[in-house]
Formats: sequence, structure tokens, C-alpha cells
Amino acid sequence: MAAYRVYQQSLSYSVYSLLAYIYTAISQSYQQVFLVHNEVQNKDANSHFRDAQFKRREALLNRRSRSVSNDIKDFFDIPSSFTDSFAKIWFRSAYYYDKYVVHFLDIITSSPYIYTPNGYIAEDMESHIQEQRGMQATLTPILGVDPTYEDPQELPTTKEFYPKPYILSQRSAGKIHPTDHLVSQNVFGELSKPSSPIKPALTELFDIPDKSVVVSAIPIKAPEVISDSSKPVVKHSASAEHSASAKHSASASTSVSRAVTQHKSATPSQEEPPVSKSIFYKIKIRRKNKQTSHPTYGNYDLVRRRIKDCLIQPSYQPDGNIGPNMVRFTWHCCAHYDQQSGTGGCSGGTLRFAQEFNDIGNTGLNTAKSYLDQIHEEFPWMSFADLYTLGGVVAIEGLAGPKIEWKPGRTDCPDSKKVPPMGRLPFATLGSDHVREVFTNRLGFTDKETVALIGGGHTLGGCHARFSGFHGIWTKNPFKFDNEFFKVLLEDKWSIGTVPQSGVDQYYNEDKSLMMLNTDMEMMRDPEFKKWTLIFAEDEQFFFAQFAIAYAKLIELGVIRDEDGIQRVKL
Ligand code: HEM
Repeated sequence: MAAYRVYQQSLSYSVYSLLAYIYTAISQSYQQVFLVHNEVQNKDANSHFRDAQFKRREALLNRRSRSVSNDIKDFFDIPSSFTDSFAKIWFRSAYYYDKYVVHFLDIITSSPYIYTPNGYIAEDMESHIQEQRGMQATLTPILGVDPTYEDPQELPTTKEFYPKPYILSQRSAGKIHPTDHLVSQNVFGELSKPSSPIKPALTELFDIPDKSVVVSAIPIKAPEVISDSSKPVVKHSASAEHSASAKHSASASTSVSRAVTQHKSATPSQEEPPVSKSIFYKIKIRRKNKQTSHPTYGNYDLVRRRIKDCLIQPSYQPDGNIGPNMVRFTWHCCAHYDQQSGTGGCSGGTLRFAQEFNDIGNTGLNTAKSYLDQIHEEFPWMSFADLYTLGGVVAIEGLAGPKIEWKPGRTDCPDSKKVPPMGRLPFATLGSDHVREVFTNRLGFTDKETVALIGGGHTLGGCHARFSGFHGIWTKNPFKFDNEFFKVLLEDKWSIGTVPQSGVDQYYNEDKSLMMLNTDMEMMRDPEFKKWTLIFAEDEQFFFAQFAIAYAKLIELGVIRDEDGIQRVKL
């Protein structure tokens, strides 16, 4: 295998890299000259178009000075040991193969890239743009797209969104891959046998129930719950984030009729996801995410607007706004990251695979996923990893939160092989040691960032007994991002109580209008966490800034970018 990689490396390095370098050098210098020339000559041209050109040129210049990520640099150092040299050869071969073979083929075979702020080309610009078609072929979406760019023209159409059913697995919390026990979950979190046909675009990504299945009812094992008078504690044998949902699951498993489908003759080979066996397969996947000829290609402003448009959803009761759900979805998309092993994180877009999405801690997130996947249908060129991270960012901004730095360029894993181990989501009933274990040791956040993230996340939305077993809202205005979470945590008096719908214990304030999880209470009990809680309660602006930094870090976990800002490894 190593010999094959070495062969791949030398081949791609010597032949393709040379060609790619020549091609890129010529086209880039041409672009530079043309853009400068154009800027001088074209004073009367449409001002929007000229703005876009300026931005492209700026981005192009930035691109030259952007440094290679440190992680990548490490791999290009001299090997420190004999075994290390194998690791380095392996990595480098994948890197060059991906960079020069896959991208080179992409460049020469795909249609040219055009950045059009509205997704369509204005008539008077048509000929002008045509002239530039050739030269823009190498531009990637990261270039020339400024998220703050507000296009004054009207959008072509507005899109209708509708909730979709998903195929979920009952066994997701266990070690076995879940394709053999399937149910669907509607937008209200109710589980049932899939009744309506699942759209092809989704079935590609999710496990599809085999037509030759036997339907039988299988009771779901609930985790064992042990409660003492002060804190609710859950003994979790399998992964169950937020797992005071335990009692809830127990009752839900009897109350909700769950039809579970079983594969009749599921052999291991049938259960295997498609494997990236050949170069052609990888190229296909890469091309799928780079549909450069798509009319909306690179139009992140339009994607942002689509996300904003779908936040208000009167049918999503009792909330009516899926923004908080989206913020939580993005957090969960990144929360499986492990800095030791480099596994998990938003990169790869693995949350779209049933194996990850079915983690019991993700219950209820099908709402955000449902809408984001519909948006992806309209923008198929965008990676799921990019879209899933952008969802939370736009939702926070839409809920009056801070502006969060977001860069595109994440790539999707072609199959579910890179789905990280489940059970990594935090447990709401545990204490500060557990919070640090997750946030500091595994995700790499400081105490300040941890408090900002938890308080910022939980100033929005609320808990739903039907999802997690917990119920209620953290602040009086759950659809406005502010520092109220810290204020009420410090000012109100909190005592433990039981959620009537699920029998799960949580903390209530005096008039029972607000709630807290045990992990939230730790933000006040732990002296280090409390220090930041006090500061954030005091200074809202400072809190906004810290939250924006921490959330931006969250959505970069596991993303290794090269000098173009594109994540080219870890396919
Ligand atoms: C110790 C860490 C955390 C725990 C144990 C935890 C637990 C929970 C639980 C149990 C829910 C209720 C889900 C439901 O029933 O709908 C929830 C909701 C939520 N969480 Fe967290 N969470 C944590 C950290 C975070 C972070 C870091 C963020 C984002 C930065 C976040 C954002 C949210 C949001 C926005 C909601 C509301 C969702 C909605 O209204 O639909 N959480 N969390």
C-alpha cells in the first residue's frame, strides 16, 4: 500500500504538479493584469460588477499571502523516526494526489466559475462576463465572496420550505452500525414507520430501508436512571447526551408506537457504505461538490439569505422559530471533535450520515437538518460541512447575535467511514469535571470560551420534553441573543424539580418560568466558570465578542486548510 502511495506521489509530483503550476501561474498573472487593467478602463461599468472585481482582486492578493496550516507544515518536516517517515509519506502522497490530480482534472474538465451576486447574470453584463469566463476558471468560492456584501437587487425567487421525514436508527447509541433498525422522525420529533417516500437526494445520504424488510415492533432499551435528592444522575451504558432524557425515553418507548424495520438478510457487505475504492470514485465525489457551472456557484450571500428566510416557521410549535435549533445543530455538527486523534468535527460533513445523526443526543435536530438539506438541494455545489456550519452562524446573526467569522472550503467525506465514535456529546446531568473533560480536554476550549459557548447557546431557545426530557426556556426572550442567561443564573433562586411530561429532574427558578440544566448550574458553582459568568453578566459587549471568537473556533474544529483556504485532505 505504501509503495502504491509512493508511486502515486512521485507520479503526481513530477507530472501533474508541473502542469498544474504552469497552468495556475499563467492564469493568475493574466488575472492580475486583466483586473488592474479593467479597473482603470472600465470606469463606467456597472458599479456592482466593479465592486465584485475589486473584492476578487483583494482576495487573490490575500490568497498569495495566506500561509499553509501548521498541521500541514508538520507533515512536510523531516521525519522524526522510521515509522514517522511512513506516516509522512502516506500523508504527502494523499495531499499531492488530492491537490494536483483531483483538482487539476477538475480545473480542466469543469465549466468556468462565475461569481454572480444574485445567481443570475444581468443582461448588460453578459458580454463583459463572457470575456472573463476563461480567466475565472481557477477561482474557488472562497475568493471574491465577501459575506458582508449586500446586494441591492431583488432575489430571483423565494423558496418554500417544508418539514421532511428522516430515517433514523434505533440502535444509533450502540456500537453496531444502524442500518438494520430504521424508523422515521417527523419535524415534531415523533417516531414512526416512514410513511411518505423519502426524496432521492436524501436517500443518497441516509440509510434507505430495504424494500424486502420485515416490520416488527422492538422496544427500545432506556438508560438506567438513578436520582438522589440533590442532583439527577444518569448511568449511561450507551451514549445518551443530555441524558436526563432517560426517563423520558423510557416513557416514550411505551407511549409512542415505534415501528422498526429489520433487514431480512443483512449481510455485512450489504451494510457497508460505498467505499472510495478507485481514483474515479474520489474524482466523482470531488466533482459533486464543485459544480462550478451551477448558476448559483459561489453565491454565499444567497445561501445566507435562504437560511435566514427559513428561520421563522409557524408550524414548528411551540417555538415558531427554528433559529435556536439551527444553532444547536451546528454545535452538534462540531461537538464530536477530538483534538488528540483529530477525529470528528464539522469537517467532512459527517452529521449527514445516519450513523452520526442518530446519536440519541441529536434527537430533535431533524428540524434544522430538514431545512438545511432543502437548501442544499438548491445549492448542490456547497459542501454539507460548509452549509451545516453556516446554518448556526446565520441563525445567531438572525437572532440579534454577534457576527461570526465563517470561511467556506470544508470538504465532505464521500462515505460514512469517517464518522467519529458516538457518545461524545456532553451529558446535561453531570458536573464541571465532565464539562472540562469535553470542552477543554477533547475540544480544546479555555474556561472563558466554554462559559461563553454554553451561556450563549442557552440564551437561545429551550428544552423540549419530547426531545431531551428537559422542558422550558432559559431566558424570558429565547429568540434574542443576549447575556440574559448569565444574569438570570446569578439573580434568580434555583431549586430542583421534576418535569411533569417526562419525570426528569432539572432546575427551576422561583416562579418556575425558567429552567437550568445541571451543567448550566455549574457555570455558577465552579469558581473558575463563575468568574467568567460574572464578567459576562456585567459586560454584554465583551460577552458578544468572546462568544463570536469561541463559535468561530468551534466551526473550524478538525478543518485543515491549505494555502488556498480549501480543506484538501481528510477526504
Ligand atoms: C455542557 C454542554 C451542553 C449541554 C449538556 C447541552 C444540553 C442541551 C439540552 C439538553 C438541550 C435541550 C434540547 C431539547 O430538548 O430541545 C439543549 C438545547 C440547546 N443547546 Fe445545548 N447543551 C450544551 C452546550 C451547548 C452549546 C455549546 C451550544 C451552542 C453554542 C448549545 C446550544 C443549544 C441551543 C441553541 C439549544 C436550544 C435548541 C432549541 O431550542 O431547539 N448548547 N442543550
